[in-house]
Amino acid sequence: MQQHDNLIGGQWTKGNAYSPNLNPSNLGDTIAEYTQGNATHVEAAVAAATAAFPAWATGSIQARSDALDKIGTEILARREELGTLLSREEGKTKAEGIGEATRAGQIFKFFAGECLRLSGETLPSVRPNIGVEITREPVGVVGLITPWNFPIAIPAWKIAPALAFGNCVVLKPADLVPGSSWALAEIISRSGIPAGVFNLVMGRGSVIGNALVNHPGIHAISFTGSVGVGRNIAIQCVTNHKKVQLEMGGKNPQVILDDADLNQAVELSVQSAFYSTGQRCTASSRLIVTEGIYPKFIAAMQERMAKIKVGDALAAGTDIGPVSSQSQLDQDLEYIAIGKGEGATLAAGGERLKLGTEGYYMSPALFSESIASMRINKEEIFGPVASVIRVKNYEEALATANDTEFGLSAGIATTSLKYATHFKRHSQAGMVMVNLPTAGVDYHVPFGGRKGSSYGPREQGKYAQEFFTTVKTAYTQA
Ligand SMILES: NC(=O)C1=CN([C@@H]2O[C@H](COP(=O)(O)OP(=O)(O)OC[C@H]3O[C@@H](n4cnc5c(N)ncnc54)[C@H](O)[C@@H]3O)[C@@H](O)[C@H]2O)C=CC1
Ligand SMILES: O=Cc1ccc(S(=O)(=O)O)cc1
Repeated sequence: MQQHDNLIGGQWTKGNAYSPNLNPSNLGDTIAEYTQGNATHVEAAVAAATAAFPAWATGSIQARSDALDKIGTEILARREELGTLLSREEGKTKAEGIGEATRAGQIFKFFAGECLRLSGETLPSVRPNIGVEITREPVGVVGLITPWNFPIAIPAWKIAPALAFGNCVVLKPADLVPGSSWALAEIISRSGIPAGVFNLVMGRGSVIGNALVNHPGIHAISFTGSVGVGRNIAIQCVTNHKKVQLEMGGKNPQVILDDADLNQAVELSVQSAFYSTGQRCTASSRLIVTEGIYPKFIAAMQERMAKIKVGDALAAGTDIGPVSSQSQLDQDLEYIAIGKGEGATLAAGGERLKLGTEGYYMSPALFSESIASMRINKEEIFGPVASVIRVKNYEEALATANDTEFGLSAGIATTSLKYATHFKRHSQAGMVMVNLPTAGVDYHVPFGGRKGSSYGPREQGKYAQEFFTTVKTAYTQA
């Protein structure tokens, strides 16, 4: 069995023990073993990053750009292999895995360009003969804590801007899916980036993540994951004067109006709710449907869902792979029981499936006759489970869509320009989709939400510089 180590100061470094990385489609398949670091590794990684920072922060932006471009080129050239690895460790289909690896390569190439575009401002002073320059400088050593559902894209979209703007990095990936991050670290280690600029420390969140968040040498934390962990990280960061950026949960609404194209509405609802096994923060789990189209919509969804093939993530023809872990599967099935107990009708799926290999399979589930106040419509499930809420009209649909503690993405299916325009303006979400699934975002524009979904500056696109740089205002007397 292959064993993979942490990358600290340019050296591959063993932890205390190794942990197997299991394929959720086939628990008999161990991908490799990955080291479990401890607080000493965090200490060493922060020390290496701190030592590397002055030269990296003030060094050639051409060298930074070239290195990021080289990383992006290699990821794109190996997208099939990297996508297969991530599909094997996370459980999304091979096509989704390759798509995600492609996104990671594109992100590095985008930020290779952004290195060269960091600009400031020059303003006249209100006092005579004085000039004012506003520049952006790197924040310092940043800790990046990533979840299991996008094993390469989320690390990429935090690492690439961090490095592009002159920061040094300690990455702590999700312990469930260390393989893709390790492969990315290996590519970065050969990119020409100096030792210590990028460090990888794998291991448990409560050990590695907690040590990073509380380390005085870390200047900023960018986190994606659950609401509970994110909120605690924010409290610790604020207490210790660290910058913090959080991407957390969603309970994203998909509104379907009477005038929608039914086939399109069904297709985008299936995509939003069930693809990637519903394990996307942008997935839609609340389908809010006006009463005129409601019966046709339920019938068409049942017909469409009967054609969805659940299976081994790597097998040809699979539409939806397994749930990523036993604990996530338990959570999903518990919400099926909760929904039934609350009086919603299970209109399709929601069953544990036994297939040819031992994996965490379940059929995608649709609840009908659900009420907005039910727990299944309030709490993030993070699995292939969606519920339909019947509403009278657009006004009630909008109010229901916004009636959530979250605000990541929201969608509307309609042929009415009036309602589409109104929804774009009045949805309380960070990302709004018209006649598109709530999931499925570009890599070069801002990503993030409102209310309980996100905290701090946006990720992605040119907006990423807001978090990964700090502003300096300089006054010069002529
Ligand atoms: N919004 C999103 O993209 C995601 C949301 N989730 C939600 O979170 C639930 C639980 O999934 P988990 O993987 O357990 O999420 P999590 O929030 O526990 O883990 C996310 C990352 O934080 C790290 N972490 C855990 N405890 C930490 C601590 N005390 N200090 C610092 N870092 C820590 C983890 O090791 C991982 O790298 C899911 O069921 C889902 O509802 C999970 C993954 C992604
Ligand atoms: O966080 C990374 C991420 C989140 C969502 C998506 S998409 O909505 O499935 O495009 C992609 C990457």
